[in-house]
Formats: sequence, structure tokens, C-alpha cells
Amino acid sequence: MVSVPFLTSAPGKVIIFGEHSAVYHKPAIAAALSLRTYLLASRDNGDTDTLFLEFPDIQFSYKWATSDLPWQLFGEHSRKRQPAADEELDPELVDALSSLLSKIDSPIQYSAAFMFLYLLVSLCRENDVAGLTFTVRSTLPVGAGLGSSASVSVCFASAFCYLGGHIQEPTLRADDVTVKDSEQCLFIDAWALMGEKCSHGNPSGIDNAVATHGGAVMFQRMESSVPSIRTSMRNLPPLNLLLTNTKTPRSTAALVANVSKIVTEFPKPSGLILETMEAIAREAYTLMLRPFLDKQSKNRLMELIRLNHGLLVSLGVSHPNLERVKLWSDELQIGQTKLTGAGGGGCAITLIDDDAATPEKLRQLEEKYNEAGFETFKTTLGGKGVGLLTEIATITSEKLCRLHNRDEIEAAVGCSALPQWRYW
Ligand SMILES: Nc1ncnc2c1ncn2[C@@H]1O[C@H](COP(=O)(O)OP(=O)(O)OP(=O)(O)O)[C@@H](O)[C@H]1O
Ligand SMILES: C[C@@](O)(CCO)CC(=O)[O-]
Ligand SMILES: [Mg+2]
Repeated sequence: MVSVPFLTSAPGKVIIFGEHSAVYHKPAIAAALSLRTYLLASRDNGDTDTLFLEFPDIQFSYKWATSDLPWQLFGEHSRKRQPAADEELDPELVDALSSLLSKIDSPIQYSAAFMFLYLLVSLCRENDVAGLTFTVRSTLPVGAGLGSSASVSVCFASAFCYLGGHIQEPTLRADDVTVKDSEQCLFIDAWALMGEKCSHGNPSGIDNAVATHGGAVMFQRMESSVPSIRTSMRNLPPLNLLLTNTKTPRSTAALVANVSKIVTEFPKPSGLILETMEAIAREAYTLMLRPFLDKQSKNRLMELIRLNHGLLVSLGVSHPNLERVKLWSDELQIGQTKLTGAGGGGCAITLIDDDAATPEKLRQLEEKYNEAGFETFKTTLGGKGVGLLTEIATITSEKLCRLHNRDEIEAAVGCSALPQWRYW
């Protein structure tokens, strides 16, 4: 029996090239961020017949009687296996969960609770989780293109794999170097993909892969049940990336569905757009394999950013606020900007041209963004993947819920603040 409390954590990601085309089996490049989600599993309520959820970032608290969950649907065997990449959500389980979710009106809360229940019932037995409280806090903006859904899914999948006895405690510390994926990571990643399927119908798997394994990758989804190709990019050249959140709300599910409509209705032009995106990602990959970029390569990478954004605009996934981010960085000539993640709002990245972007220009740009209500982020790329923190008797759900901002969350439970975190 696993002892509680414990925390799991997984990073968000930034897609540098290839969002949307990744869904259509084209390669994409992404890196883990230092912004992360944390999930606390604790026994903070005396009631052993109830399951409690505390998701304050989305203003959601909920509880279910443990015995109301459809535990009877799965035998021991189905609970132990690793789902294939193309496995659909189990229709019986989806149906059984719908009545437990029927009182939740907000789509944001609904999709988080659906993902939670789907993974919980798939991976745990009633006795593993009766009476537990699950609290989520994130330093990532919710629904802004930085992989918040996947980082939540990986936190759930890892916690439930651990509670259900499918994986052991990890041993790696932050500074340990790994050369090979652990079986445990592959198991978590496969289940986190099922969680992403609860959040949107057709995920490529890139977001959960980065949230599980960390680092930077070239990722390509394969046809049918063949596992995706994930090539890690260990020596990413230092890139001066500015992340800007327009704070315009959007949903990945809706954007992916809109692109799918275009791909179905205009197969020829959209096919050519996706092929061009592939060519861009492949050339960027070759350039980014070098640990340092000379001026010419850096300029080329910036041009590829510009081209990739234009193609995403043509697929209809930009937004006037993302265009404002781009327009203002173009006017000041400080680098090249593209949307990142599903688009439709959320975040953009600007690859800064270090020669052109004087401190004064950067200050002017930040001022414009602030006036528009946009938020800029400083974050590092290529951090650790999914982790576990045990022996945390002083961290309670109530304390975690009371933390006000990113800095407080990082200081209280953060992977960068606490060397005791271990990684799968
Ligand atoms: N801190 C959080 N607490 C609870 N649920 C969250 C949290 N962060 C994200 N979610 C869930 O993930 C959903 C957002 O997922 P969505 O895929 O739309 O955006 P994203 O993952 O941030 O962006 P992208 O998929 O483009 O990278 C929310 O609606 C919510 O259900
Ligand atoms: C838009 C998309 O390509 C990236 C979302 O972060 C969707 C996916 O790959 O699952
Ligand atoms: Mg998402």
C-alpha cells in the first residue's frame, strides 16, 4: 500500500515548430518548460467513503461517494496493461462516468473532472483511493497553449499508476543523467495520452510526451497503433525566447476540431500546408541539432518561425490578439513571432534577434504588451519530466489551496526549490 501524502509534478511545454501538423503525423519540435503542475494526494478529510477534488486554479471543488464510481467495469487484467497509441476511450466507462459529471456546467471544470475520473477508475481499485483528497496547483496559465491539460494528465496518470501499484517509486534526482526511457515513464505517458483524449478528441501525443519525459524533442505520431517516434534533442542551442500570453481564452478541443474541418473540406490545399509545415520542422531540427547557432543559422531559424506562423494563420488558428503580439514585435524589429500550442488566443513565442533587440526596444515592447493586458514570461527550456515527492507531512491540501501565485507555489512545493524531488 502506497503511503500518502505525496506529490506528483509534470512540466508544461512550448511547441517551437509543428503544432496542428503534429496531429496529422507530421514531425514537431517542443521543449519542456520550468512552469509546472503539482498534484497532492492526501488524507486531509476524516471521511473514508468519499473522494475529494480541490482544483482552485479553475475554481473547482467536488466530491463523490467512493462507492458510486464504476469500479466493477474493469478486471485486474485490463487495469495492468499499457494502452496503444490509437486506443479509443472505453465507451462503457465514458457512459458510466457521464452521470457522475452531469452536475458540472463549466466545460473547463468538466474536462478536468472527466480526465480525473477516467484515469482514476482505469488505474486504481476502490481501496487504493477511498478517502483521499486530490489537490491540483499549477504555475502554468490554464488553457493558454503551454500544455496545461497534458501536465495535469501526467500528474493524474503518474499518481494513479503509483497508487494502483503499476509503477515503483522513482530513484533519479534532478542532476542524474538518463540515457534511456524507463518502462515506468512509457507506462505513464501511454495513460496520460488517454487523459488528453478526455480533454480533446484527437491529440497527437506531443504534449503528454514532453510533460512525461521532459527535455526537448522532435516528435512524430505514427499511423494506427505504432508508437510515436520521439527523438530527444539533448544539446538545444541557447534560444532567447520571449513567451507572451494574450490571456485570450480558447480551447484546444475546438481549435483542433476546426482544423479537422478544413482538412476534410479542402484536402489538397491543406495537405500542401501540412507538408510545408513538415519541411519547416525538419529544417529547423537540422539547425537546432547544433549546440550553438551562427548568425546565418539563427536568421534562418527566425525565417522558419515566420513561415510557420503564416501557415498556422492560413489554417485559421490565429487570433487578433496573437496578431497584435506579432505586429508589435515586427514593428520594433526585435525578432520573429509565432503562436504556440493550439492558438486561437493563449500564447505566442518570439525568437529574439539578440543583435537587433536593444534593452530599450524590449522595454517598449513589454510596455505595449502590459497596456494590452498581455503577460510575458521568463522560463527556461528543457526541464525535468514527471516527478514524485514523498515525506511531505507538513504540506496539506488547505495550505496548497491558499498559495497566491507562482512564486509561492514554487517556494512551497516546487521542483526547482526542493532537491528531494525524484524523477521516473
Ligand atoms: N491548474 C489546473 N487545474 C485544473 N485543471 C486544469 C488546470 N490546468 C489545465 N486544466 C485543464 O486543462 C484544460 C485546458 O486544456 P487545453 O488543452 O484547452 O489548453 P492547454 O493544454 O493549456 O493548451 P495546449 O493544449 O494548446 O497546449 C482546462 O480546461 C482544464 O480542464
Ligand atoms: C494543436 C496541437 O498540435 C498542440 C496543442 O498543444 C494538438 C496536439 O498535437 O495534440
Ligand atoms: Mg492541452
